[in-house]
Amino acid sequence: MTVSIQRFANDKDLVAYFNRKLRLQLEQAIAERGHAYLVVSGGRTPIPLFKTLAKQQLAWPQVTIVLADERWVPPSDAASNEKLVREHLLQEQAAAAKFVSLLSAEEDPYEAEEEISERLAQLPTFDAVILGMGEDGHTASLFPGAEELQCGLTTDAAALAVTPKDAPLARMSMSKKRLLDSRQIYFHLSGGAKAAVLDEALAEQDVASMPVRAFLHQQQVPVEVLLASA
Ligand SMILES: O=C(O)[C@H](O)[C@@H](O)[C@H](O)[C@H](O)COP(=O)(O)O
Repeated sequence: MTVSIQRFANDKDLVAYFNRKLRLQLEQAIAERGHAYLVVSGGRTPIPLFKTLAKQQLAWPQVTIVLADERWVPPSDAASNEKLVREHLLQEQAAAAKFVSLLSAEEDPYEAEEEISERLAQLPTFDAVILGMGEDGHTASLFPGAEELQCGLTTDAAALAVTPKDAPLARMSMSKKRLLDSRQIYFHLSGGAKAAVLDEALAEQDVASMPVRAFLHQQQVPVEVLLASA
């Protein structure tokens, strides 16, 4: 399956295109199956998309939003992806959407793996998974060099705890298997540095050095990369 790459002059144009596409896809899922399941990522890139999506007229009570990964901090912490989603996506029209948190009461994310995996295992095939990519080639919280990387790429469980070597905070991440249980995967990338990392990720196959390749080089789910130069 080939990866389709759409290039945009800037993130504003990208968001306009992506917003239309996602809205149609969510509407179609609701029409066909009664409910839509959308996986989003944290980080800085998705904020303008979240703000635009939040304004859309959609049957939001029939949409469930889940995070691809979460930093293991309270949802009030500035580093929390849940906080980001609550402040920018679950607003305006989209305030009516359902949200599935990747957090639990456990202090240690390793103690919470089973609970979060069970929570995620109850969700059906996702309609769309939106991933970001770090300049080290990580995606979700599947980080190069992390002790748990191999497990994240091979486990049947839906989630796992990860301690990145070179990034702050322990995380909870969906596994490769759970992320690929989707009808469509998107990468939302913004800025020149990401374009160079993408080229490198597409050029070779080694997943351990760039885990994002596990999603770019696979035959199971269509991938569309949306890339803004600025
Ligand atoms: O919690 C997170 O950090 C993520 O979900 C992560 O995988 C993110 O998507 C990339 O690191 C890109 O982040 P930026 O959008 O900030 O570049």
